Amino acid sequence: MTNAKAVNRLQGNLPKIGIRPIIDGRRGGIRESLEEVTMEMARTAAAFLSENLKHSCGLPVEVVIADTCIGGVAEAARAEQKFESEGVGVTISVTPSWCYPTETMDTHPTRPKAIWGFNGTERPGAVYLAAALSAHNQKGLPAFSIYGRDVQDIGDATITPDVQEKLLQFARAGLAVATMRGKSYLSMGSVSMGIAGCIVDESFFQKYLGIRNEYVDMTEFVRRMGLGIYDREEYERALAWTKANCKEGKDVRPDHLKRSAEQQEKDWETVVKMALIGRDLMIGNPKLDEMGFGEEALGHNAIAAGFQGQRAWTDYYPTGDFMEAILSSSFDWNGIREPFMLATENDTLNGITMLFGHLLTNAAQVFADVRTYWSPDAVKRVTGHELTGRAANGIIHLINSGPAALDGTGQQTRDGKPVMKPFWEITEDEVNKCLDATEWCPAVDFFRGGGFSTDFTTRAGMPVTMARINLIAGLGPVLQLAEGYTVELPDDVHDALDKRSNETWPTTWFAPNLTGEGMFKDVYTVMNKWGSNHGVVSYGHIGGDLITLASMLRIPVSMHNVPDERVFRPSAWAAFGEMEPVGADYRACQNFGPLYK
Ligand SMILES: C[C@H](O)[C@@H](O)[C@@H](O)C(=O)CO
Ligand SMILES: [Mn+2]
Repeated sequence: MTNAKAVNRLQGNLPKIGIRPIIDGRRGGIRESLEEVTMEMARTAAAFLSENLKHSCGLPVEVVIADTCIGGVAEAARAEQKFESEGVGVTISVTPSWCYPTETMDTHPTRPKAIWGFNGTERPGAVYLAAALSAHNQKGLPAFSIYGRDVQDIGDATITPDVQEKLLQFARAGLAVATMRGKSYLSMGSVSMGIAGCIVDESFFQKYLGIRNEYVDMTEFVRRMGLGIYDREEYERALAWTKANCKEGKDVRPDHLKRSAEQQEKDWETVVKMALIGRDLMIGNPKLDEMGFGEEALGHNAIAAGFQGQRAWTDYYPTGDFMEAILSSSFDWNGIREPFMLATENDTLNGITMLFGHLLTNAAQVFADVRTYWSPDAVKRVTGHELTGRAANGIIHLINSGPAALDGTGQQTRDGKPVMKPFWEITEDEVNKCLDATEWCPAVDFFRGGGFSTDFTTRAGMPVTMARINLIAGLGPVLQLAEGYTVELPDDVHDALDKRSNETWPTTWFAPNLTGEGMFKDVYTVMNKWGSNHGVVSYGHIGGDLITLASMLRIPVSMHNVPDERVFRPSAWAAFGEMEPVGADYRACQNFGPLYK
C-alpha cells in the first residue's frame, strides 16, 4: 500500500526480541557437537519471528541472537549486555539439549521470557526445559514453556505448528508489554459524568503497565484554537477532505434545538481543529516547532489518551466525536496510518484495554457503551422478528455515545470477509468504503454545544473479542473478555431497536460465543456480568493473546470464553492449583504482584 506510512513519533526504541541459544558447556565433545544445532534452532526461531511479526507502526520486529551459545554465567552476562544495548524487550531461550539452568537463565526481573525446549530424544532438551522452568519458578521469575507435542529428530530445523503458535502468542504479548513501558497515557480533561473508569489510578498505570500519567485541561484546546497553535496548512487540507468525505447525516434534534447552518459550518471547523490538536497533544508535531511553539511540538509521548468531553466541554463546545472517531481510525486526510488509541469520556481503563487490543492486533479498536441486552423474546415483542443464526440466543447492543473508529464499519475485507486490518493492509478503496458507510449526524440534545456523531452499523460476520479492565478495591485490576461475532439485523428491525437508543450513534450488534456454563451460559449473563458501562471491540478471537498479556502484567482474568488450547500462561500458574484455573490465575497474580514495583 503505497500510501501507508509508519508515523511513529513516540519516544523510546521499538523493542526487539532476544534469542538465547542455551548449550551444555562441557568441552571436549559435548558442547562442540551441539554448537551448530543450537545456533540453528536460534536462527530458525529468529527468522520465523521476524517474518511473522510487525510493530503497530508497521515496522518489522527485529530479532537479536546472542553472539555465542550460552553454556554458563559468563556467556549469559555477555548476552545480557548485548540485549541491553540493543533494546531487547522480550527473550526466548532455545535449546535441544541438557544445559545448566541457574547458570544460563535470563534473570532480568521484568522482561517477559519463554523457553523453547526441543522435543527430541538424542539430547534431553525437555529435561532442561523442566529444570529451567523450576528455577524460574523458585526464583519468582515466571517464564513461559514452549514444548512441541510430537518428537522431532535432532537436526530437524522445522518449527511445528503448535510451537509456532506458542512462539507468536508469547511474542505478541511480550512485545506489547515492552512497547507500552515508559510511554504515557494522556488525560485530556478529567472525570466524565462521575464514571469511575475515568479516575486515573496512577499506581495501576505505574505498577502494572509501566506507563506514566500526563494531564491537560480541556482549556488547552481553547488556547490552541484561539492562538492558532496547529498546522494551518494541514488544517485547510483536513477541512477540505472532511467536507468531501464525511457526509452529514440525519438531524434528529427538535426544531427549537437545531443549530443554524452558519453555526454548523463553524462547528465543522472546530471539530477538525480539535482532531489536529488532540493528535499533537498526544505525539507532538515538528511543524509546531517551526511555528515557534517548541514546547507544544514535543507532545506528551502518549501511546493512549482519553478526552473527557461530557460535560464540561460538550455543554458549551462541539463534541469530541469527530476527533475521537477519526484519530481512532486507520486513516485521515494524510492517508492511511496507524490508528490512535483515544478513549471516549476519558475512560482510562477502556483506553488501556484499547491499547492492549491494538498492540496485539495492530488494528483499530472500537470503543463502545455496552448498552442493551436484547433477548429473543424482547426483540420479538418489539418488532415481531425472530432472531436467527448467530443472533438466535440474543444480542448485545454496543453503541458508543457518538464516536467510533470507522474501521468498525466492517468495510475492509480479507478473502471476501469483513475484517479490521492493520493499516498497512488497508487499501484506498477500503478507506472509501468505510467513509461511505458512515454518516455524521448533528449531535443530539445531550450535547448543547453541537458537533457531529459517527453513525454506522458494523457488518456481520466479523469474529471479534469484547474486553474491559476493571479496578476492584482490595483486589486491583481484573480483565474480562468475551469472544463472539458481529451480527446484523434486517433493516426495519435494526431501525426499531436503534431508534429506541440513539439512531445517530455507531452500532455493533454482538453475539458472544456461549459455552453453556457459568458466565457464558447465556447472552443475558454475559451482559449482566459486564463490569462497567464500556467495552472495547477488537477484531479476531484474541482472547488467548489477552490472557497471555494479562498474565505477564499479573492482571487476573475474571471472565473469559477462550478454549483451553489457547490459554497460555507462565508455567508457574500450574502450581497455583490449575485444576481450578480461574482461581489459580488469581492466586498466581497475587503471589507475584504487579510486574513493576
Ligand atoms: C449522552 C450520554 O451522556 C452518554 O454519553 C452516556 O450514556 C454514556 O455514554 C455513559 O458512558
Ligand atoms: Mn459512554
